[in-house]
Amino acid sequence: MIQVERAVKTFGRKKALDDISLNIEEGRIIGLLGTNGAGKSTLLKAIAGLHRLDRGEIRIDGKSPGLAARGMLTYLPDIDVWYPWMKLGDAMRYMRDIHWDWDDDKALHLLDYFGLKEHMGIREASRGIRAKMKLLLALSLQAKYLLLDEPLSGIDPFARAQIAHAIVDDFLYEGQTILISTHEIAEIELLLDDIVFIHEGKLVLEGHVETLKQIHKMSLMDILKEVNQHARV
Ligand SMILES: Nc1ncnc2c1ncn2[C@@H]1O[C@H](COP(=O)(O)OP(=O)(O)OP(=O)(O)O)[C@@H](O)[C@H]1O
Repeated sequence: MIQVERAVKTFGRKKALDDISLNIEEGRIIGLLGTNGAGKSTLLKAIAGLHRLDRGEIRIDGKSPGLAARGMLTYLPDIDVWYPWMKLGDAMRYMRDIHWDWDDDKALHLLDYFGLKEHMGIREASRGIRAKMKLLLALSLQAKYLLLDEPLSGIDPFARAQIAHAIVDDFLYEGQTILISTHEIAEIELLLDDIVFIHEGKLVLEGHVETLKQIHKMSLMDILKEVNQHARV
């Protein structure tokens, strides 16, 4: 389980995380939602051990983020930091060399599924193709917790839903947990077990998607629009 307790992270005078507490249960697919600048990436980075909190605590199966939790987590950043000078095949071999949990069969399956080729250069690839390359590299690891920061961004709308479904239906390991930040709510809504909605660093809504829809008697998108409007007042 990932436990976030009273997390505060500031950049200058900006509170990117403002006293956020939440628990992420194992085997769930959780949508991390919110408007631009809400704090989604900051939260993912803090869980991945790339940001140190000013206050509060994060525990991943009882361990602190960073070295202690390495191996349990895969973090896919929203920007390209994936070895741009390499060919995709080189990056795959490099990942296999440095990660004990690299899964060759899965990597080849994803290569085929995404229509990618090992000889493709990462730097030369279009944004959407690079997004698929990043996903291939991240999903080929068997880490228990997958933190995906806007993985569908840049991928054309025709492929987005298909890829989102593939991530969950075909490429997830039993019991794997995904925390996925996205603005493409419509495309991934059906995949999500739970949502966490943050606004200006504060947690404003969390819960099980189906339960929220039953309680509010409206679509997830309409619930989020309403919550967002209230949060802005
Ligand atoms: N390294 C940084 N230095 C200064 N400010 C930062 C830094 N990282 C994030 N911020 C600020 O913290 C706030 C939250 O940013 P964050 O990137 O977490 O939002 P987000 O929800 O991921 O946004 P988006 O949907 O636009 O990607 C923003 O106001 C942002 O400008």
